[in-house]
Amino acid sequence: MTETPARTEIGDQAAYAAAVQTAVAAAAAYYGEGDSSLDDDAYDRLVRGIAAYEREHPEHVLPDSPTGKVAGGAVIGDVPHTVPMLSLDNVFSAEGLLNWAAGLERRLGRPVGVWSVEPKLDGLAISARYRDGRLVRLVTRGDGAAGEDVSHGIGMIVGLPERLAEPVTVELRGEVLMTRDQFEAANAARTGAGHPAFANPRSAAAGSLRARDREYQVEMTFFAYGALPLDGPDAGPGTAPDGTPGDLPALLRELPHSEIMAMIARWGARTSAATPVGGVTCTDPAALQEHVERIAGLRADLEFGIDGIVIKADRAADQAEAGNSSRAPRWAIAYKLPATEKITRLVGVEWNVGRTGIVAPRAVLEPVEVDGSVITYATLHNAGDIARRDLRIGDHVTVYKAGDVIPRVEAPVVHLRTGGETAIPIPDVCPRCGGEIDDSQKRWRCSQGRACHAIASVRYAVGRDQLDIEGLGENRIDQLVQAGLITDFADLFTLERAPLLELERMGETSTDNLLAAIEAAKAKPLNKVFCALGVRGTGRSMSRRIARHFATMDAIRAADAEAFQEVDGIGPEKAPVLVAEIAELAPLIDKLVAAGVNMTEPGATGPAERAEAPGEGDAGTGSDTGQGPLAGMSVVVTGAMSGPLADLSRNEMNELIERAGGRASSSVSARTALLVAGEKAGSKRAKAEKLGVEIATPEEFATRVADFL
Ligand SMILES: NC(=O)c1ccc[n+]([C@@H]2O[C@H](COP(=O)([O-])OP(=O)(O)OC[C@H]3O[C@@H](n4cnc5c(N)ncnc54)[C@H](O)[C@@H]3O)[C@@H](O)[C@H]2O)c1
Ligand SMILES: [Zn+2]
Repeated sequence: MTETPARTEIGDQAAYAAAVQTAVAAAAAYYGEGDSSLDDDAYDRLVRGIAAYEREHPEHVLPDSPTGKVAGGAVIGDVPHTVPMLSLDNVFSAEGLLNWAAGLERRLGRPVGVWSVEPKLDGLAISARYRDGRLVRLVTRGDGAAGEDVSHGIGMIVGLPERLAEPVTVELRGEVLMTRDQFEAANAARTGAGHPAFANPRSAAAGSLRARDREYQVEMTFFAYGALPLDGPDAGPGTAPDGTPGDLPALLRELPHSEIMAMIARWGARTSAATPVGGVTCTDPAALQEHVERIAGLRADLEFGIDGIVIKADRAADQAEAGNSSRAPRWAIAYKLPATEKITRLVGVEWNVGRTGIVAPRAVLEPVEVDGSVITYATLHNAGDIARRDLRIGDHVTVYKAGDVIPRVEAPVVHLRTGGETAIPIPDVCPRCGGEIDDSQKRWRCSQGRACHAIASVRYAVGRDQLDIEGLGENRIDQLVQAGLITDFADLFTLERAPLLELERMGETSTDNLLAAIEAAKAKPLNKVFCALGVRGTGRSMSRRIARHFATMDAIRAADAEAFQEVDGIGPEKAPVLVAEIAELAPLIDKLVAAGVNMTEPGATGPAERAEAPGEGDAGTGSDTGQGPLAGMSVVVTGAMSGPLADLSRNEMNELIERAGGRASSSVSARTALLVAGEKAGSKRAKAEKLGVEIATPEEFATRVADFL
């Protein structure tokens, strides 16, 4: 998060005029049917570009410009608001937040007594008008001065009761949104009725709220974030609710925001208090950031979207004195969080088979950065899901990711279709073993079940780069597995002649040739045997490196994650995965050992021998490359160093890398083994992520090269 977020560069007046037109059209779609062609990041970049151009060329400002207007000036309404429904100004960092708080206190000439912190719900603003406790009218925000009547939505919105617990006359303001479940249900109903899917929960809420006649039912959710006297700011007494002391309009003018929120909840309307991120108050602006981070940390687990955190001066007097600009209140600010949703293209679909035979599709995307990481793959649940959402190759799709959740494709952006999109190929046989697919359930399975894995893993093990056993073609392997003669490739080494001869198409000669080829494979070097195990992430060359480093299978099995990291190209993320997988393969390896398969690498000395004979190339000095924790690794450094490395210049970092046995390089490529990425790492980090290069923080890296610091 930076204080000056990216913006679209606008070079001249013509480009400016075009940008204004694009933004107005996008905002009209966004606040209207919800079907904008831009994702929020792209829209915000464009508007920031427009604003920057206008600062340079005030004489070119067009009246249509979205800057400084509620809803970008793109919507109008015919139901006037008694008090304008405004937008919020933004900050993007801890520093920005503190500056804003300090600015507000300067304006007031005193500290803000109490701050409230609450989630910024990602839906659309609504005014809900209650008279004597009955919900009588729903109005959208519109241009802030007047909105559109959407009272037909009454009854479809959870959290917005048709009758409150008290007979109050009041206007509730809040956000209407769809939870993840409501979104899925709405899309199922909508596509079921033959309409294109909504692209995301926000547009689904916007589109559903405005649609009058709909042949299917949808449900939405309301969260209140404020209350006003219904009959305007100067409404007198006479609307006092039973059970609430005094006169309600006066109370709403005098009570702090946090108490008004508690009162709304008591009346029975939903507030964020019903969620894990309910509003809190604090008195010290320095504590605000902690609350911001707490809410941001819970974001991925919420069942609804938030796009930021709203910080407000809690006290009515502070709010009244600070007042509003034409677009936003001065007593509140939105701390924006990075977008969790982007629009990108679906370039392909891969079908993978899990260990138990589940056949599942995976979307291949045009790489896109979402919430701080570059995404190229996303889950697509199953074939039925693809059909239901009518996804096509070449579609623009909305992709969602937050925190550690697995990225997923939400929906196609149907109005961006060009006609060149093509159907997603659906496999008719198992993509791993070629067996039949059992499609009787939602989740497809290979009819071979776990044998699918056996067939595929034996095929891999006897391949040319592994055990290279001639005479074991795919059909032969299938036959052996089907006949129950083998369940894994270790069983090959104990095959007997008689049962083989009973198999179809197995004569004496081919049987003897096969047995001889299998016998010969027992003498393969460790690197081939290890490669045959099919441990994830260990292809030919990695298997060679592991075998050379450890020299024996025993040493490999005894190695912990730390020991694995001494192997060129194995980092702190991969090492524990390797250890776990090798442990899981213990029964298979035991079988291989028992069958007499070679378990040593010719010519290699293991770590134990090296430790006993430290004479040649003592790692402690690390003077010659090829020794030390970074042996043979090409390492790139980017961003600001921190922790124990904070004071090192780039040059000193490079020297450190070389002392530890590595090669320092300035650009990330497929050959890069490690990227040390500090704060403010930019394009190098993105590139490394795209290439799957291992990334370490300065602190992690310092631990790794501690002996050389
Ligand atoms: N994709 C597009 O084409 C497109 C077009 C226009 C706008 N947008 C998006 O909409 C944003 C601007 O929209 P905006 O002007 O509605 O402002 P906003 O959504 O950034 O902030 C103001 C709104 O926040 C809402 N809100 C949520 N929680 C709140 C809380 N706790 N307290 C007070 N208000 C709360 C209210 O509805 C309020 O009107 C842009 O940043 C952009 O990302 C996207
Ligand atoms: Zn299969």
